[in-house]
Amino acid sequence: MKIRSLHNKLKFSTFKRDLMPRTVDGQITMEKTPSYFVTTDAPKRIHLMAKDTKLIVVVRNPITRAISDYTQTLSKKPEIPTFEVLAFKNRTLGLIDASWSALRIGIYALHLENWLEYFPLSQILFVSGERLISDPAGEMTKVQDFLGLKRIVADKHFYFNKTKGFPCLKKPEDSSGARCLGKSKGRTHPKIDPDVIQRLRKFYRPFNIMFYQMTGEDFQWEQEEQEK
Ligand SMILES: Nc1ncnc2c1ncn2[C@@H]1O[C@H](COP(=O)(O)OS(=O)(=O)O)[C@@H](OP(=O)(O)O)[C@H]1O
Repeated sequence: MKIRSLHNKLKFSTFKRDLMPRTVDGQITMEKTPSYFVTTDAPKRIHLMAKDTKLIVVVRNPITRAISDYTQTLSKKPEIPTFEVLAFKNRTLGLIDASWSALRIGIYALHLENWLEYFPLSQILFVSGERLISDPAGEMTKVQDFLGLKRIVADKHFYFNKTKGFPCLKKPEDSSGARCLGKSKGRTHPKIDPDVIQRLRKFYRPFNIMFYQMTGEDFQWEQEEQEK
């Protein structure tokens, strides 16, 4: 089975089947655009294009996700305000700014509701971002099963790279080196005020619980004592 990949190549306004690469029997075309999950029109349009599309969403603790998102923006625009400033509409009152995209994206239940109007849950796989780091092969098994692929990627293909602090792919027999994700993945996050983390835990808790109920899976974000 060959997988043809199309990485963020389609402008959403022109999302059409004829812009996808041609596949023959035994091939799957994949398209990766994280923002589709939070784009209001995406489910409707993708459903119109191909209602049997399988959807894979990697979700991680929304607080860590927000800090990761902020870290990425900070690397491009070092002059932006602190995370703590951006997170609140009114910090004295503890009023979270849910319209800040770094926080809004993590309200997974809200976005999923929109997708479930068009796609059954059986067509959506939620991959745990935490387990993708602690047990990449385990998560890849779920992905392969979900896509109806033979289980090829397994434990033996990964090793933990101490320098990177993340799992990487071992050197394939026909290639020159091991393969870690690039420098922009796995950045060190700034230390965030613990009170702000606490406030965010309270903010996300009901949405996380709603998300567990909708997906039938407990991602254990309530149990995590500390954010990275
Ligand atoms: N194996 C491996 N190596 C490196 N990084 C890993 C890996 N597995 C998961 N992650 C986590 O992926 C996070 C970056 O992915 P993104 O979703 O931000 O990527 S993207 O920009 O949307 O394409 C990145 O987030 P940050 O730690 O905030 O950089 C990582 O935590």
